[in-house]
Amino acid sequence: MNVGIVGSTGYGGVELHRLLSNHPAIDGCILYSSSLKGESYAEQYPHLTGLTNDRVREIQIDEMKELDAVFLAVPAGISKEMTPQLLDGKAKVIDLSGDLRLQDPKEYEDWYKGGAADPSVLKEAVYGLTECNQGAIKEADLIANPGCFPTASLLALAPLIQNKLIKPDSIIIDAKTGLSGAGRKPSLSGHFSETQENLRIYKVHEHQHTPEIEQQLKKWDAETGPITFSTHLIPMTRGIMATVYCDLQKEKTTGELHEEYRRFYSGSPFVRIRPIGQYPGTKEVFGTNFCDIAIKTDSRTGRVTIVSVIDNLIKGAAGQAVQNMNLLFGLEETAGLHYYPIYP
Ligand SMILES: NC(=O)C1=CN([C@@H]2O[C@H](COP(=O)(O)OP(=O)(O)OC[C@H]3O[C@@H](n4cnc5c(N)ncnc54)[C@H](OP(=O)(O)O)[C@@H]3O)[C@@H](O)[C@H]2O)C=CC1
Ligand SMILES: CC(=O)N[C@@H](CCC(=O)OP(=O)(O)O)C(=O)O
Repeated sequence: MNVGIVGSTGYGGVELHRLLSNHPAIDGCILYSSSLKGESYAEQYPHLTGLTNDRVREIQIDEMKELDAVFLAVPAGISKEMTPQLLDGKAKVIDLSGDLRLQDPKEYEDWYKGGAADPSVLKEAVYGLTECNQGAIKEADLIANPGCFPTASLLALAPLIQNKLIKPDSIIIDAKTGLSGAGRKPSLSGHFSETQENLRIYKVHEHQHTPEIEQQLKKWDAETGPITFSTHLIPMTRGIMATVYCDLQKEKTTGELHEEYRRFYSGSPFVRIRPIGQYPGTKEVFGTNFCDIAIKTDSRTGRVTIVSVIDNLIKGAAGQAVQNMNLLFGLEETAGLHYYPIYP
């Protein structure tokens, strides 16, 4: 297969390049960039010195249309313009941005503060939460790859909400992220002096991933009420931890819910349900496509706490995009993603 990466010099793009270069089904991976042309990729990212395809190309829609797949690793606002042109051709499109995830254009306009994609494009976009939408992903031409926080949060909630085990208006998600979630472009809020030895909450009640999480939860249980969703910046490079709290419909033991999670994810090679009493840290999924989950009920409050960790750049972006590509092309779901974390 021959594939292309648009936005190849960003953090999502560089992880896609690294993963696709080690993928058994990929013959060629073309690196497109809006800011560089003809330059050496290794000058941008010396850690990838030696990878065969080293030259960055100018974006060429007509050429991209003839590839098998194109990954759009660009900021929100760009792919909604590029996708309709690409869909004319042969290539399947996997969009890593938030442009095509919200089915209701009004929701996009409210939360992303820009015009939504054309409704016909939105209609074609399949939400790529791989573990929970395999049938539709296999048939798709266009994938809206989920956001990083929605991936960690929805995988934590799916077994409970799909089995109606929790009160659907009681969900609180308290999430923490490393700085690479904000991309490569420098900003004041990502400055070393502002972030080191510091902990901040941001986008309080305004995070653009709120409607994305609610949209999926409502598909699973139409009764789902608005969620409370908080995001915090942690002075580390990679990783997301989503700690989720909700009220149980009926009393359940940790053992019962743990068994439910194990059953639910028994066919999912990248979701690891931790043994009872063991709670995952972000370092235990670093550089991998795993989502590690732990669960515990609290008989005092009638609530349950779920902890879910991912690497935002892998399972939260490039890794899940490759996992979706594998399904689109009938490949082994795990192809090119056989990584365990570096530890410590
Ligand atoms: N970082 C993360 O953890 C996650 C990111 N995402 C999403 O994935 C996408 C990429 O994120 P990330 O790689 O972190 O972001 P970066 O800011 O690191 O990279 C984005 C890249 O997009 C390209 N780009 C910027 N402006 C334009 C433009 N006007 N036209 C065409 N290309 C442009 C640039 O690459 P070039 O100069 O080569 O064109 C830039 O490096 C975003 O939509 C992001 O929200 C999703 C999940 C997690
Ligand atoms: C640390 C940080 O700023 N993280 C970003 C991650 C979101 C993201 O990647 O945006 P998409 O919706 O386009 O996927 C944020 O919280 O907005």
